[in-house]
Amino acid sequence: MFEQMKQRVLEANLLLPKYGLITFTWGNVSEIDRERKVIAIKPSGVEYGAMRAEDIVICDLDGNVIEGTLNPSSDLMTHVQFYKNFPNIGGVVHTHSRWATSWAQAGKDIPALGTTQADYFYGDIPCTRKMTNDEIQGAYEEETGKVIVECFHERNINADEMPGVLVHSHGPFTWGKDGFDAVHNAVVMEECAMMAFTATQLCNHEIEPMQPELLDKHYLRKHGAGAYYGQK
Ligand SMILES: O=C(CO)[C@@H](O)[C@H](O)COP(=O)(O)O
Repeated sequence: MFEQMKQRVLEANLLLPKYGLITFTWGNVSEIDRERKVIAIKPSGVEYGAMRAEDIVICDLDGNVIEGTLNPSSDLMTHVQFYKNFPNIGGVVHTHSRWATSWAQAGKDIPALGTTQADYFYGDIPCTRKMTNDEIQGAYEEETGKVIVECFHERNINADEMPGVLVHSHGPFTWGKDGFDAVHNAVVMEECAMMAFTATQLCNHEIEPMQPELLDKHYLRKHGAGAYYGQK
């Protein structure tokens, strides 16, 4: 019943090691089928080299397992929060990719310093606040998703124009039209994280923000940015 969806999500997950975004099992990709009201997500703790389509776990929109013999990713409830609050997204990625995670550990937004970032993220990539001890001790993954949604609401950031976030002291999450688009945004974020760090170092931390005209969303549409990188 969900074979094609499981195959897609397997292939999207296998792009994480392909693009060097993960070490061991430190990451996960999911997709949602809003018509069938199900989420397909990577199984928890499974090595990517051993992962098979039948290992992909199917859950309902509240995170209850519908089909699968393995446990869903430990980040499932964070993915669920994204799908519930960002109605236009079709796929979510979480990694511990080293450059983006370094900015998350520093608690800093990744500044928009060039068109590489502006082509996909309409500005600085936000880092959330630190989570409270109660949030950490509670339903951590669900609370993580709520902190991200709170960050976007409080900072008036449109998730359709900013397909990524850093969770303070944790790491990056990205999203997109589907799992493949979300993986593409995860790769772009990691590249931008490295370039922003390097550019800032080159300028002895006195770097100027990029020209706002280059951040104008119409620029994105003129230069092919936001192109669809998923599978048709
Ligand atoms: O962030 C974390 C753990 O801190 C998780 O994302 C793991 O890195 C991957 O967990 P699974 O998806 O294998 O459950």
